Amino acid sequence: MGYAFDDLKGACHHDWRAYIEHDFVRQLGAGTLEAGAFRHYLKQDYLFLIHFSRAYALAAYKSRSLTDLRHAHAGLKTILDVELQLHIDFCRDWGIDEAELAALPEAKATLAYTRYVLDTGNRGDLLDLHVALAPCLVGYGEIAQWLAAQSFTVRGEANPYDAWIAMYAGDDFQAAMRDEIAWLNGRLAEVTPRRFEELATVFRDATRLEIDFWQMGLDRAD
Ligand SMILES: Cc1ncc(C[n+]2csc(CCO)c2C)c(N)n1
Repeated sequence: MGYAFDDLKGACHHDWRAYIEHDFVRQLGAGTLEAGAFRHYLKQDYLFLIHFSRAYALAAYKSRSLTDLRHAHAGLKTILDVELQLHIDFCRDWGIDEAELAALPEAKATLAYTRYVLDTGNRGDLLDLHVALAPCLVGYGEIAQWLAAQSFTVRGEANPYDAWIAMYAGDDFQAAMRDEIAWLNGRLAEVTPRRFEELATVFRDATRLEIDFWQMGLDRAD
């Protein structure tokens, strides 16, 4: 007994690296990603974020303490006020208006990932739900750190995706990531080996669905 967040990553090390170091991420960092691939990703991510907002609302519903309720509320607020706003601004700059976004059909990778998280939260408890959400929150924070350490990464105006990197590398986002890891460490310290195995499966599946989401962007798959 006595697990921590790093044990979840360790239990699916290969998938975790494939997610963090995906070609989509590398090309985005280098600024060489084709605009059409980013546009496709961004539009699907708009739909993704709407369902993820619902998942944070579910986390609020499943909360037993005021602390957990505030935690869920903060996550929901960040998505609505920061991330979704960046998507809407990016899309407007690229000639995609909000009406077009709202009418967009969901790609299979978007459907699979978002509904997986919602189903995991519905059938399980708050810890299951947070573990299903963790690859998203912690992964994007780690991707920003990883990109910062790569020699191929281009920052500033020379990279059309700089605003994306800046958001996830920013202090607010990095602090939210650390809070989430601290919350998970607190809960994971108390789980049995059997329960840990269940949670490791949830974490690995959500990580695999993140890999598929990057690939969907690269392939412009629907
Ligand atoms: C496919 C995909 N995965 C993760 C994120 C990042 N993200 C989505 S919600 C959230 C938590 C609250 O901000 C974070 C970090 C994304 N945008 N798209």
